[in-house]
Amino acid sequence: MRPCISKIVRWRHSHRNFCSANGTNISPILHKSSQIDGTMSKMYATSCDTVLADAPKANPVSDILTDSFGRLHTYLRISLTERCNLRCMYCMPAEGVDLTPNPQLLSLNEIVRLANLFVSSGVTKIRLTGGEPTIRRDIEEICLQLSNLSGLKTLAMTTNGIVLANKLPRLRECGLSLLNISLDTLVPAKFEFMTRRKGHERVMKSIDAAIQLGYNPVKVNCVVMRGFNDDEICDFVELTRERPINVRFIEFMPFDGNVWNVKKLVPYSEMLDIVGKKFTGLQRIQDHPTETAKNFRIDGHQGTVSFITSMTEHFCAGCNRLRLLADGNFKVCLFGPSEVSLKDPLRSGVDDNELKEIIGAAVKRKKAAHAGMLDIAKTPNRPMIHIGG
Ligand SMILES: Nc1nc2c(ncn2[C@@H]2O[C@H](COP(=O)(O)OP(=O)(O)OP(=O)(O)O)[C@@H](O)[C@H]2O)c(=O)[nH]1
Ligand SMILES: C[S@@+](CC[C@H](N)C(=O)[O-])C[C@H]1O[C@@H](n2cnc3c(N)ncnc32)[C@H](O)[C@@H]1O
Ligand code: SF4
Ligand code: SF4
Repeated sequence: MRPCISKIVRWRHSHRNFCSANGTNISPILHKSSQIDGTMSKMYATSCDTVLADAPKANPVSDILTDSFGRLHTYLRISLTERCNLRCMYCMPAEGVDLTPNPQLLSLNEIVRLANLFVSSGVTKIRLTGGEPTIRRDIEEICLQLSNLSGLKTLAMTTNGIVLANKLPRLRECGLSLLNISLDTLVPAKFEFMTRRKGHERVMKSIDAAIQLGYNPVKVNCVVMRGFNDDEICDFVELTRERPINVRFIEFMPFDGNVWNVKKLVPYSEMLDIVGKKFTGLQRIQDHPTETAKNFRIDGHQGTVSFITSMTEHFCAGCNRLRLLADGNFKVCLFGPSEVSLKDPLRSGVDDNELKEIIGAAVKRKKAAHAGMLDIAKTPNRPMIHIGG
């Protein structure tokens, strides 16, 4: 029998993600702290006083999640759907994408079974992505069941924020502990041009709702494209002055159908220069080796600013990420074209050990780094909307 939802939520409130004193979500702090010093059972200073972290221990990282370069893969990104309520030019090809028929997509139970297999093998962080994860009808149940997997410390989501604000209180109750919201422009007309849909105000509302609910930091993902939004970099940085947000400028990456061109890429060095010239007291923060972002604080700002430099300064040496796609394919590198189905063997009735063998073999084939942006641009991959970032 499935456990009663309200019981699980009560347990989570008192034991894992929330400061019982005032309901503040502390799990981002716990997660960051645990990544940095590797311990959970110690005192952490938080905005709601000092809290004893008693989150369950992570499972040891098994050999199947260790690649031939010794990288431990403790972070699984799960794409929940290939559908989206936006049509961002850098992600969704103008002609749309072929959608996998529904029966061929992973069901809730299949997602949970596979996720459990990864978590029991050492994964401690799951990020839900898509397409747009919030449009999946069973999103709350997915969050609830995943957040209760024994050994999982962080359940995160990357979303476009269009329908997030109303759903967020419930998603938080269901264990969603970290939130990244994508927003590429502060100008509504440009938003409509870039996403081929309306909705700027709704995204802003979702960012505010996330701050109000205590997500800290709320990460705001901004893909920078020359001639489109590179003139807004300082306006985005300005948002961090009074808000506990982490604005992350992302280098534009090539995927099938997104008409990538090196001239549209604004390199990290150029973006850093723009920020450094306008804002005094820009200081690099020590990043964890598995971080995708190069992080900075600015004197007097509540929030922080980061750069995701996949193209000009990749961070593959510290890679700890694996990907499960909505159609059940397993992908060991964002830019690696090879994929292996986990859904087919799962549906043919294999046991967990056989699935682990397939996963382990794919992880062992993972390359040391991506091939470089010009080669990536020429190599067939999927459209980004199928992969989920
Ligand atoms: N090259 C590369 N880019 C990545 C990887 N993971 C995420 N990104 C890119 O980073 C950008 C932000 O992605 P998010 O979905 O917010 O995830 P994240 O950066 O891993 O977020 P955190 O878990 O908060 O570190 C997107 O453009 C992703 O495609 C990765 O493993 N390799
Ligand atoms: C594919 S989206 C899926 C999740 C959700 N729909 C969203 O937009 O946040 C995940 C992240 O990938 C980023 N992204 C998509 N296409 C990209 C590209 N070509 N280069 C860099 N980042 C990209 C998006 O901005 C978003 O932050
Ligand atoms: S970036 Fe996200 S919101 Fe935009 S089209 Fe891709 S999946 Fe949809
Ligand atoms: S490009 Fe591949 S190897 Fe490099 S960080 Fe991303 S997923 Fe990892």
